[in-house]
Amino acid sequence: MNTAAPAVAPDITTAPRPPMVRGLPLIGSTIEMAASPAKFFARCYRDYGSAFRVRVFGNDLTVIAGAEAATFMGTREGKESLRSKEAWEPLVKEFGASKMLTAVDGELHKQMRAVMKRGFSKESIKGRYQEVLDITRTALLRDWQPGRKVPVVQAMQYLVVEQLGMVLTGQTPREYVQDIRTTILYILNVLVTRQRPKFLMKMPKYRRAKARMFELGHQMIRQYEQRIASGGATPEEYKTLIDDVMEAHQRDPDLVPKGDLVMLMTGPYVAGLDTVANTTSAIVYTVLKHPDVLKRIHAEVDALYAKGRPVDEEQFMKDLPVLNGAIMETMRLYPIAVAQIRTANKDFVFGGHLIREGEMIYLGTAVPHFQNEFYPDAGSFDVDRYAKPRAEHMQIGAYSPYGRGHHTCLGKSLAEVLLAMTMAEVFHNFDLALESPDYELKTKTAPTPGPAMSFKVKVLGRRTPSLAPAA
Ligand code: HEM
Repeated sequence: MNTAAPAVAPDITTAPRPPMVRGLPLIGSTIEMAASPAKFFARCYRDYGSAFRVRVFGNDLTVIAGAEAATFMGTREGKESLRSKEAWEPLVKEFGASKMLTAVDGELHKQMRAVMKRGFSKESIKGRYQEVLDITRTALLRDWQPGRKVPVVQAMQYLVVEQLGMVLTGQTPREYVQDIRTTILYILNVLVTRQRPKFLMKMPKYRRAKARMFELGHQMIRQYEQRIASGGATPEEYKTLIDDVMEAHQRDPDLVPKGDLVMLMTGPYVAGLDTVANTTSAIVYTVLKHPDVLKRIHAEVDALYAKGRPVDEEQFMKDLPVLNGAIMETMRLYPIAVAQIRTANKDFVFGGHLIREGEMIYLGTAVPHFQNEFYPDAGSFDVDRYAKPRAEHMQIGAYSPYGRGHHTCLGKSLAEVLLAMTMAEVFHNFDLALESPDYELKTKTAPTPGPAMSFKVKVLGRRTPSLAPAA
């Protein structure tokens, strides 16, 4: 088993700056990074060690990477050395808010996380499990019709918006789906991952979509206020993120001011749309590409559904080990969050190199996903890596699809349920095929890494007539 050595050396006066990765004149490493940021960082780690600098899109980026970086994020030294504010500030400003969860650290972050914890967790699905399953089935029936070629990422994006709407608010914002998709595309491209120029934020298409997303946020607030005014307080077990945020606003308007409410109401779509849609789309590819795995998943999901409609969300987690292994393996090989972005809070030494106060740092926590030291034959798709006794992902710093440290994904438990439920429904109900058996997945990096929008699968037919929402 591989263990990460502590990477922080004490001396900030003598440590050299991280080496610059050799690239092409003028454009540096832009092309290699754009092709696959995850593999590029893994290659740089192999060649240069755990701290290096790269020139991309005309900027010099500092990267600290590997299992050392992943563990560093969870240490006290890591907490003191890194802050999140600058990475997310443009987004906070765009929403006219004072702060957001991802952009704050320390005590304030703890308090905000406590407010949103339940609404973002799988607890939030408990009271609404049957509705979420019905929404999933209705969307699949609509978008995955036999004989059609389905644009997978787009179909998954529509599905995820509807699922998140139900989980978070108790209803689906169907007429706003396109606006949410457009707003998030621009926000992620320009303000979060900064891969596109700022002038795009002035485009009428974006301004219109953003206005509609704000309309949705205000509508959520109004509906909550009307419900409370008419004595319709939500019973404790059915409370959503909206209830928790609005109650916190009334209790402590300094922590949750009025001006932040729209961002807090619509933020889950920013956090959940691309992450879940890209991941489910990648799973469709990896599983169809491995017919032996597909066969095992069919056996497993068919056995589960033979017992009747799954009665709760836990069955998708506990009774489907091969499917869940395929999900984890896909998230290893196609991580949506290749790196987390932070600012150095002070000078510190990492991997023997000096990181300067105020510089922006990319933490390449997905690098170990591609290392043979952690995952023997790391390039192969092996869904049995995660079961005991192998449990390769349990090695220190080895597996970070949901990030690391105190900002680690707050929606993780909810995402795990949505991923397993969605993929069980897809594989149980449809006979699918790649465009050709030798098809190789084309990927995109903007706005976030994942399968390209052009990825399509053929729906050969239905495997079962059971895909009908409950009467
Ligand atoms: C495949 C699914 C998902 C993946 C891979 C994923 C990944 C991540 C990662 C890597 C981070 C850390 C970002 C950082 O440190 O800068 C994060 C944070 C977060 N995620 Fe997720 N996420 C997923 C789904 C979701 C969903 C469905 C939601 C809720 C609707 C959600 C809510 C959040 C929130 C609120 C944070 C911020 C936590 C904080 O700053 O304290 N995520 N996610």
